[in-house]
Amino acid sequence: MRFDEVVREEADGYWESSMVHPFVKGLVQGTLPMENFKFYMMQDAIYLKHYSKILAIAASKSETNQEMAYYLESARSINEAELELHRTVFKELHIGEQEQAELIPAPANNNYINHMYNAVLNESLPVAFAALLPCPWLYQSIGEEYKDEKPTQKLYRDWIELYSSKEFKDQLGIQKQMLNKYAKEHPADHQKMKAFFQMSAYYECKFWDMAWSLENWKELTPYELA
Ligand SMILES: Cc1ncc(CN)c(N)n1
Repeated sequence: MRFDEVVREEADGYWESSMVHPFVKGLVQGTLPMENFKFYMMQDAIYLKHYSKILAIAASKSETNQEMAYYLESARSINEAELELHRTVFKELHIGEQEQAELIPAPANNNYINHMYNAVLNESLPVAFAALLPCPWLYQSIGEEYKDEKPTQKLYRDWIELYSSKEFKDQLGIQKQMLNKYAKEHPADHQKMKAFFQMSAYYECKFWDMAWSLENWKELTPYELA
């Protein structure tokens, strides 16, 4: 089996959990309350802003021109293509710049962002790359799985369209090849690459939970004193 197939198979549980998550199901079937979608998109804009910055850090650590070109282009395309959807949603939902600027990351988002900064700042580039990969890969899987769903809410249809697009699929093909190249050239990094990929796949599941429960920093689980 190729390295990308191995890491993906090991993450089967997380993939399945995301695929049937009530947030994802609600989005593709059109039953998701707009409040949850708005919350998700606002949190996601924070996430993608940091994801883009992390790609720029990866570019600065690159050893080859090809690597550097990849990271810089990815950072640019997240900012211009993917975040364009978010800007459209914010306009539609009348979310102003002030509201966006004041928002802080919810706990699950914060954990995921910190995990990726840790990977790019403290680990090798192959490990950081593995940590960054579930993000496009999982969403491409969801887009592929639900591409024929046509929720009546246009914003939800746009979301499915973005992640089931040919460009997204082609880009993922390049990313899998890069993962396999890193794995071939850095056998000593295999365990960590797998572990960081799994952690990110876990955080992807937590991101859906966060948007489904409108997670915040105030409410803790109310355990009773024995
Ligand atoms: C949390 C998260 N993960 C993945 C994606 C897809 N790039 C996203 N927009 N947001």
